[in-house]
Amino acid sequence: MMRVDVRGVSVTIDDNDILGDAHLSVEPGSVTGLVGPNGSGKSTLLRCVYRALRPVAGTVHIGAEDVWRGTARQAGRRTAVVTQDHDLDNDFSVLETVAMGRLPHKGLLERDTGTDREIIHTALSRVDMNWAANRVFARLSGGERQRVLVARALAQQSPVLLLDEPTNHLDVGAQLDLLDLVRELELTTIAALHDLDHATAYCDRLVLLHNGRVLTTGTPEQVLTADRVADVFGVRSAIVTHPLTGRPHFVTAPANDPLSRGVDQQQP
Ligand SMILES: Nc1ncnc2c1ncn2[C@@H]1O[C@H](COP(=O)(O)OP(=O)(O)OP(=O)(O)O)[C@@H](O)[C@H]1O
Repeated sequence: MMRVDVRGVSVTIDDNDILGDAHLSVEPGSVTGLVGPNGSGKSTLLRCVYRALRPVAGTVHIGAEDVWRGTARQAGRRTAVVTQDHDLDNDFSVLETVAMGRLPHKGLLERDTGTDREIIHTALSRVDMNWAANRVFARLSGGERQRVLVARALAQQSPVLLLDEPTNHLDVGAQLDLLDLVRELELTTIAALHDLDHATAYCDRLVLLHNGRVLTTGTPEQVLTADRVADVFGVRSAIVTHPLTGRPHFVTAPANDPLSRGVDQQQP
């Protein structure tokens, strides 16, 4: 298990300050959610961690290693990534797509071993996609592709898992299955999430980004206070106890709700 430390990371593209002085520490084996409105810098911060974007200032450490001092291949052994950019301009099979997760562990042109094949099939089973092993990846549905990319990340067997909107395209059952799986893996995980209820229910800690800045970091209850959510997202919200599980959940309320029982107006 490895910790992730982002210290003072800034990103500037074409003279625009997209991310400013971001700090983030993720304890080994814990799940941190990046939340914030569209364009607040969640994907940009993740890209700095998975070495797709070089910050103009600051450092990213995975374990003791500075990711920008090592090679991309070394970074690939430490971090597995699931992003939204599905490369559909090829006819790789699902099996071949997941096999790419093994590449950071292998030499050039080294063939898959029996162990590799076992890891690949186990990864596909964990997302219920073994049935599609010989299908063409680009012709699957959006949700099926998303699950295959999670399998590819699992096959990589990296201690750190980075997820950019992992539940996008998934139906409600598949969303919860995926988030349950992420918790079960006990990897050091950073996930950009739009769904603030998922963020509340599944993350140990949240990082709230706004206009390229880390506004606050803490437990979901500490970060998603009703006032802060109103300021940043412009919506009314509350964290409530789920009647079935007793666990905290995030709910929104319409600004003008004709059916409202007016409970909130009675509160001081
Ligand atoms: N290559 C780029 N060139 C110019 N601007 C960029 C580039 N990449 C990102 N940006 C800008 O940086 C800002 C942050 O983008 P980013 O994708 O990190 O936001 P996000 O929080 O992930 O948004 P979303 O919730 O919409 O996915 C946005 O205003 C975006 O337009």
